[in-house]
Amino acid sequence: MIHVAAAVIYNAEGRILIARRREGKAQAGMWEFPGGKLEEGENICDCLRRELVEEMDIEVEPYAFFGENEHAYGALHIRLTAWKARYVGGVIRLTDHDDFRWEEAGRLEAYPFAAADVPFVRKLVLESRAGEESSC
Ligand SMILES: Nc1nc2c([nH]c(=O)n2[C@H]2C[C@H](O)[C@@H](COP(=O)(O)OP(=O)(O)OP(=O)(O)O)O2)c(=O)[nH]1
Repeated sequence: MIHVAAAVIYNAEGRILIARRREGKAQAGMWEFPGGKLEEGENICDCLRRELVEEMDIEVEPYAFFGENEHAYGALHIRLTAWKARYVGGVIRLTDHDDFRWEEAGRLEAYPFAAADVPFVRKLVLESRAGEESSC
């Protein structure tokens, strides 16, 4: 079992950062929430701050636990822990991905996400609908 952290990062407009895994990576071509494997002794928030600098050259600040999901890709079992995070700054420079979008939560289901992320996508879509209903 490997433990992977993923960040649901919001920008000032309330859009979420999603990225497509590039050729040569596990789950190539699938969309995900950026993040990566926890290192020995590292907590989720430190892992996410580190991964976002390494993978995209941006600064983020995790602020709330969002969910946890276990999934098996064949023999590879992962525990994916998602936190919501705030985009702090920096210009995105891709290394592990070949595309990215700042997308509205309600539109996330239009993208093919890595299987382990699907429950998070569903939850974000439901959250966005609840937000619309309570705002009228
Ligand atoms: N980062 C990330 N990985 C995910 C998500 N969903 C999902 O199934 N994964 C899988 C893909 C990989 O099998 C694993 C994370 O690997 P990774 O390649 O992003 O992690 P890393 O940068 O630390 O690893 P490495 O490439 O340096 O070996 O988790 C997600 O939303 N974000």
